[in-house]
Amino acid sequence: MAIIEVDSLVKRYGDHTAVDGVSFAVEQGEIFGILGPNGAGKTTTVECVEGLRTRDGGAIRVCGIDPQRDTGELRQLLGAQLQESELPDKLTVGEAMELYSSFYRESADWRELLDTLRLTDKLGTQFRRLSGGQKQRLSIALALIGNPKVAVLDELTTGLDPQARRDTWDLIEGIRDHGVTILLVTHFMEEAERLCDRLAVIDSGRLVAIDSPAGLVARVDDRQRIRFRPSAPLDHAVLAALPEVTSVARAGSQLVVTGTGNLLLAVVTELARHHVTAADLRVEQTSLDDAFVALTGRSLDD
Ligand SMILES: Nc1ncnc2c1ncn2[C@@H]1O[C@H](COP(=O)(O)OP(=O)(O)OP(=O)(O)O)[C@@H](O)[C@H]1O
Repeated sequence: MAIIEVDSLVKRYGDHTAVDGVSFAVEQGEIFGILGPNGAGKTTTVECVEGLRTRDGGAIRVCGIDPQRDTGELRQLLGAQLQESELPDKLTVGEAMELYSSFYRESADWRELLDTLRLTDKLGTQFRRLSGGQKQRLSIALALIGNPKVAVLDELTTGLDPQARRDTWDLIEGIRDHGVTILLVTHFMEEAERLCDRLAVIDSGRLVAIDSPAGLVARVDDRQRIRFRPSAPLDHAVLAALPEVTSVARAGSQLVVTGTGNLLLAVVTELARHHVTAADLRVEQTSLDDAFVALTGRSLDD
């Protein structure tokens, strides 16, 4: 059963159409990611789902509720991660939890939540004295305090170090295991690949594809990449002329050959014909990064 339904969503800021006809449905218990480069319209999309922005077209339902019409009811069902600036500096962790739990009919046991998020020893600490990772974990705790059916997490791990990022991913998986559906905005490939059951790839306000991370990769799977250091100088054109090869590029002392079919055999055979051997040869799998480039025509970092 779809718990979030977004149908042909349109949102404009003046002349600029930030979200242009985006549709997707999130099933109960899924971790559903929205992946795209800066300015793609990810935050605008989830803010419409959260009822924080008024859409200009299309329809949205969260547990059957129109976020624009029934904001009060939505608040009880949907937990949103706070922006850092939304908490007063001097509020302690315990005070924040107490205050936010009072907003909900059926709040979670916030002491247990702090325990899960490893914040119990910070109970009396003021918000301004928390580290980046602790602030992030507190914002997740506050998103979950109302026992939501759906949690919306925007740029969950931005600013965290790699270990804190991995810990947060474990935590999110644990939350999903408790039956919470998660809508996650990210521009980290690794996060999307590790955490999300399905992804909506958005670029310039438009939906490019929806699939599992593996499904997105499979769409471009026939592309392979081989890297090696040739033992002697070699004219690129020799390899580029092979029917299996789509491109040849130099990366330092290495050649990077992409192509399809039995690329490895074709390249190695051709090298042998020219009495060249391939040192440090590596065959690289297509990654979600590659799939993203193939689908959008650009890299997430552009
Ligand atoms: N309040 C606003 N007023 C005018 N334009 C806005 C506003 N909010 C966002 N935009 C523009 O709408 C587009 C989409 O922004 P949005 O924040 O939804 O993208 P995003 O994919 O979340 O990007 P990021 O990863 O950088 O947060 C951008 O071009 C942005 O500049």
